[in-house]
Formats: sequence, structure tokens, C-alpha cells
Amino acid sequence: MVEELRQEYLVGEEIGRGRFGVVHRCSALSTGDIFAVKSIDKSQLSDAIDREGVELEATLACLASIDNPGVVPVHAVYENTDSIHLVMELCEGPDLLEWLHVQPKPQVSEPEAAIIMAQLMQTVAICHKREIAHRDIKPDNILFDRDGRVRLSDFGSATWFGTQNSMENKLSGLVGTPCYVAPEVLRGGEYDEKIDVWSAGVVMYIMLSGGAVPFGGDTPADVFGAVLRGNLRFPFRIFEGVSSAAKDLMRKMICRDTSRRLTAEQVLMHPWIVTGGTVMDRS
Ligand SMILES: Nc1ncnc2c1ncn2[C@@H]1O[C@H](COP(=O)(O)OP(=O)(O)OP(=O)(O)O)[C@@H](O)[C@H]1O
Repeated sequence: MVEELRQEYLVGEEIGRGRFGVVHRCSALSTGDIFAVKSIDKSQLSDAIDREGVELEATLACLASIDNPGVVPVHAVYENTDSIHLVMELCEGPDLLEWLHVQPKPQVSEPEAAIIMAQLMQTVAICHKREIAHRDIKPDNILFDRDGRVRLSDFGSATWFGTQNSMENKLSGLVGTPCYVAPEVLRGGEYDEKIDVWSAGVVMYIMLSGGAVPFGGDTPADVFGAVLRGNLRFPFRIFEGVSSAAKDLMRKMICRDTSRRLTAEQVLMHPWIVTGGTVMDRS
């Protein structure tokens, strides 16, 4: 652990763990304020893309969180040659994945899902305006603060697509999580920030289906095949009570043709979001 972190914070119990990071609760020794600290052991990162991601994570998480209440604020960063530690606001609530598992009813209601989607897409729209693509939107990276407000976390796969960074603002690299990743990422060519809209659409589908994924399979290869085919279906037994407005929005987010896929800004203007998921036309 970096010495300055040890001098300024008391690191407590583990509260989360991902592929790269271990997250602990911690308290500032000077004020007693409670935070979360995500620690990444750099020696565990064998892949060049992963190493690049870790270096960028702190910078992009800070940039994304300025005047953007939907991103977990980063309070301090400590780094040495072996590890990097991000001291962040502690999100007290469960992440969306845990929250979906503790739902007493099988499906999230449309108004509940619309609030989550509106907050998520406002956050994503601000990130995209700042030329930051998150590239790993999924329920485990959607946290809730103590007021129940959505906080997008884990900028470990994020990248900056500013004009000086890459030709014609195009991105590349195989990143993301199988069920949520957009087909253009899997195809291996260039892509843009609309990959986040696809992943957010998959999150919406999971919320309204009570946990079913649009593109599943027994192995990652099966999932990738299903994503590449991109054949979006709304099985009647699962989506019987879901409005056609919600399905219309999901079709426009989980859309293989990127020129027709909505931008994050356009998602915010869709009638299902604007009416807070209260459109009553069931189909
Ligand atoms: N600020 C926070 N407050 C509370 N819990 C957090 C916070 N940040 C992360 N966590 C918890 O720690 C877990 C792992 O964090 P995170 O997703 O950032 O790690 P990671 O190694 O980058 O994960 P991934 O495998 O998704 O790349 C999260 O799923 C969440 O439950």
C-alpha cells in the first residue's frame, strides 16, 4: 500500500471486488469521514489494454465527475510503481445487480426503471459531451448513493475519444463484458461512444424482464455469437405487461445499425423517458 494513504486513512473491511480492484471502506484520520478506496495491484495486469485502462481510470473518473452528480466522485489518488489507490465517495446502497436480486417482485416497474435509466443516461450524455466513453456499463457498475441516486462507477475501461487522441474520433480495442458489449466492439474494427447506449439498453432490458438477458449463451463464445447476430426479441411470457414505448426505446438502443442507434441525448428525449415510464399502451 502507498505510504501516504496509510498516513491519511484507516483502511477497513472489504466491500467489493472486481477483476482488477479490491474495494475497502476507509476513514480519513483527520476528519473521521468515511470513503471507499479501490486498490489495484499493477503486477496483476498482464495485458497492455488493462494497464492503459488503470492509468487512465483515475484521470477520466475525475474528469467525468466534475458537475456530474451521476458519477462517483474521486477524492484522492495515491500511486506508486506497484499499486494505485482511488479514494472515492462511499456508495451506501447495493449496486444495481444486487438490487435486482433482492427485488421482492420479479420485474422492476416501468416508472422505477425509467428513473434509473434517466439518471444513467444523463450521466452518460455528460460523459460523452466530455468525449469520455465508459465502455463497461453493466448493473455491477451502477451504484446507488445514500439518497438512492444512481452513480456510475468503474472507469477502468473508459477512454477519451477527443479529436487529438484518435483519428476521426474513432475508438478500438476489445473491452467490456460479454452480455453487455456492442457487436461493433466484437467485430474488432473501429467504433464510437454509442457502444455505451447499446450496453445501457441491455441494462434496461434486464430490469424490465426480471433478469433475462437479450443475448445469452452457455459460454462466452455463444454469447458473442448471439450479440453479433443481434436478433433482439421480447418473448411474450416475459414482456407481456411491458409497454410498447419501452420496447421501442430498447429497439432503438440495442440496434445493430449504429447510424440508427440513438445517442445518449436522444434517449433522454424519448417519450418513455420523458413520461417517466408511465405510457400505458401495453402490447
Ligand atoms: N464507491 C464505492 N462505494 C461502494 N462500493 C463500491 C464503490 N466502488 C466500487 N464498489 C464495489 O466494489 C465492486 C468492485 O469495484 P469495481 O467494479 O470498480 O472494480 P473492478 O475491478 O474495476 O471491476 P470489474 O471487474 O467490473 O472491472 C463494485 O461492484 C461495487 O460493489
